[in-house]
Amino acid sequence: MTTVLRCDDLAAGYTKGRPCVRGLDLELNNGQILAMLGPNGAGKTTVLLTMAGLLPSLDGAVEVNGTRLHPGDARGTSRAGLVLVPDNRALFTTLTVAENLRLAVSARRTWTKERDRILNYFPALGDRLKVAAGALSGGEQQMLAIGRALAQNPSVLLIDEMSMGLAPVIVERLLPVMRQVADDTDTAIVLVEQHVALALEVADTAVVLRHGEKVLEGDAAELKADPARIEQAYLGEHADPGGGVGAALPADAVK
Ligand SMILES: Nc1ncnc2c1ncn2[C@@H]1O[C@H](COP(=O)(O)OP(=O)(O)OP(=O)(O)O)[C@@H](O)[C@H]1O
Repeated sequence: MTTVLRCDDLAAGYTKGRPCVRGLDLELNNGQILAMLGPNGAGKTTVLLTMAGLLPSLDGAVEVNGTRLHPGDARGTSRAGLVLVPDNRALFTTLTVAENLRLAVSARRTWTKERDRILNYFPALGDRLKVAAGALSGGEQQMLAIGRALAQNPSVLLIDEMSMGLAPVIVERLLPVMRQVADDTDTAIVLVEQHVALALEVADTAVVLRHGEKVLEGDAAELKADPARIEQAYLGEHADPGGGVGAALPADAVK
């Protein structure tokens, strides 16, 4: 396995001199899934936006396939093979499903092959190709957003809150597809996810961020088997796990 994504001492945020994420080191191999967890406001989205070049880093470095990315260079970042699925999905809502996918396929002659490859992961989109993206259900929109990212054949795929606004049953169906994608294509995937237990089910490794710092890192299966460690990481050292676990964790958290 090769390291495809690396963050070294990354600082990120919105104001110079006031980073809201500090000292972040991450490493991810091809074909691996990293679950990035943490309470609201921990800095997860900020990290993804920074890695994707949509927010200039304040310090440190991000590398994709050994190439150091230029801070804030979204175009160069996507050329290096890193693609972000943002939490708002950013679809062209008045264009059809097929048109949204087609825009992401660079070589026209491979279009039908690429479309079929994506429909293989998301067969539900097959009947919806001529429907406007804005008329799809939330789950279908998420499938399309991920399908569009896959059409770019990324080395690294970042998915921010795939489950936002979706019923848990849909999330339960979508997350294993991401495992399949990682296994089939060797893509490295970073999943920012509030459904902690479901994310740990499909991930290889996990990190928990709190107040902009990595407070826990480990093997996903080991962390899933030890929910108290995750709860403690969400709550912090001085919290009383007996009293307030539910407060910091999302509803379905670690069961
Ligand atoms: N556009 C912005 N300008 C200034 N500060 C921001 C902006 N967006 C987020 N922040 C701040 O950055 C910090 C990290 O927020 P971020 O959205 O990255 O956290 P998160 O872990 O993704 O949270 P959530 O799970 O709620 O999405 C928070 O303190 C937040 O208030």
